[in-house]
Amino acid sequence: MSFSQHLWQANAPLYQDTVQLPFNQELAAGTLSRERFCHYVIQDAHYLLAYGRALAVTAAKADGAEGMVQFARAAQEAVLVERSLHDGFMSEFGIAPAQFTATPLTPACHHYTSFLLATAWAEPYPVTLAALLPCFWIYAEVGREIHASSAAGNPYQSWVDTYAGEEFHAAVRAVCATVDRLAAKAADETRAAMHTAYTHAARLEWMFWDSAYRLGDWPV
Ligand SMILES: Cc1ncc(CN)c(N)n1
Repeated sequence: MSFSQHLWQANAPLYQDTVQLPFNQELAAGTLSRERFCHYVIQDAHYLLAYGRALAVTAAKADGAEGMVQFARAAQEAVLVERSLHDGFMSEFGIAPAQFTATPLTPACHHYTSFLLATAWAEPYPVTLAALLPCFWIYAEVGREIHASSAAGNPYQSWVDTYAGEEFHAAVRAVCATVDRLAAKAADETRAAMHTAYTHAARLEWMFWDSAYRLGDWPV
């Protein structure tokens, strides 16, 4: 089994919990409230900026030209493609740019983006990539599962189609291949740190959706 498959297997129960979250179940059924989806879209638009920056730092850390291009492109996709999906929902649901800018990051979004940025700046390339892998992989798998059960006329279908789409899945396979290549030549200590980073990010994925469903905010 490849290193990335080991990462997936070690976190499989957490993935199952993630798919079963009310946010994702209702997203699939098309019954998720507009309020919850808008809350998510605003937070995710904040998230994507930090994620794009973390990918750009990762590109700068790459051990060769191929990785540099791979993650510089991924940064561009996060900012241009995924953010434009969100921009579409924002204009459809009447979220003005000023409302987006004025909405602060929730604790869940703040925690996740801070973790990714701190990891990208401070940790070695393989560990940084392991922290970023759930952002790709969990979304792709959730997208495919939701796509298989998505209700006809689902108002969130373009979200589902983006993450279930072949282009997104091809990016996941490419990141897994890079992770596997790096893990093959990494010391045991680095591989252990990769597992820890992956699990931490996978937990934060769960928290991000859970927070959106609960309309999470700062307690004080
Ligand atoms: C929180 C989160 N994680 C991952 C993705 C997919 N890039 C996303 N849009 N938002």
